[in-house]
Amino acid sequence: MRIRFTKMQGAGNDFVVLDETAGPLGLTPGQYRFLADRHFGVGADQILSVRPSPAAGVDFQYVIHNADGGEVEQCGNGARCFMRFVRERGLTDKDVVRVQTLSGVIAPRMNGDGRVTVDMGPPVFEPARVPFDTAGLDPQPDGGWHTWHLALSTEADEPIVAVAVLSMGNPHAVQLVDDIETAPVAEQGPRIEHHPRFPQRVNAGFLQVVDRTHVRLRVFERGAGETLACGTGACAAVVAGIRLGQLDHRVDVETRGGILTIEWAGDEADPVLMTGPAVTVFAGEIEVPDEL
Ligand SMILES: N[C@@H](CCC[C@H](N)C(=O)O)C(=O)O
Repeated sequence: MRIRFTKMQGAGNDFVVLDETAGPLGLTPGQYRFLADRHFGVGADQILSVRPSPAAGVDFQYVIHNADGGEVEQCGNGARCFMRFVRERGLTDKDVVRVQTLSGVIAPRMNGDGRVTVDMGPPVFEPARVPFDTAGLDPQPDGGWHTWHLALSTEADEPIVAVAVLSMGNPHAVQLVDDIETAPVAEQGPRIEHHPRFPQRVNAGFLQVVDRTHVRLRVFERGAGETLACGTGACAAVVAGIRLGQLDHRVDVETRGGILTIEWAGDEADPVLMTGPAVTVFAGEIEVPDEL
C-alpha cells in the first residue's frame, strides 16, 4: 500500500502525520512500527492520524500510536502539530479546534506568534485512574503532597526511586533529580516504564528544578524510549512540581529539543495549558509492506 504522510516535529518530538479524514487507512501495529522505524521507514516517535469528527461539538478525532505500534491515549507535542496540520491542509480555518482523543477532548489554539497553545484538560491524581497499583504502599508526604517509593527490582542493592504519579490522559511517574545531564534516564527509564505497579506501563520523567519558573526535563517515553521532548510529560512534571510546592503556576520547561511553557492554576479541576512550537518538516509518499 502506498500512502502519503507529513513529517512534523514539536520541540524535537517527531511525528508521521496521516490524513485519514477520507477514511481510515486500516494500518496494523506492524505497519505503524514500520513508519516509525528510522532505518526502514520514515522515522518518528509517534504516528498521528487525523480522522473526521466522531461526535457533535467536536471538530476532529486524533488517534496516536507510539513507535512500538501501540495505540495510546494522549500526546501533547503531537496535539500542537495536529493543529498546524489541519490548518496547513485547509481542513479547518478555525483558530481553536476541539479534538477527540482516547482520553477525552482537548482544544489546541493557533497563536499569533506561530506557536500553539493546547488546553490539555485537568490532571488526574487518583491512582486507580492513572492506573497505578498502590496496594501495600504508603504515600510519602512531600512538600504538601506526596511521592511514592518504588523499588526498581528485588535485588537488595537496587535503587528505590521517589516518584510523583499522575495522568495527563496518559500515565506519568515524575522524579526530581539534581542534574538532568547525569540523571540515570537510560538505566532507570525502562525499569520504571515496565514496573509492575503500572499495569499499562508509564512514561518516566526526570525533573530538575532550576528555579520556581524554570525547569529542565528528560522523559523516557512508554513505547518510544527517550525523546527530545514530551508534551504530556512536561505538563505532568510541572503539575507535580507545583503540588510538591517547588514551582509557580507558569513554568518554562527546557527539554533537549526546545522550550515548552506550562500553566496550571493549581486546583484539581483546572486545565493544564501547554504552549510550544509545531513545525512541518517535509511531506512524502512511502510504500508500506502489506505483510507486517
Ligand atoms: N510524546 C508525547 C507522548 C506520547 C505518548 C506516550 N509515549 C505514552 O505512551 O503515553 C507527548 O508529547 O505528550
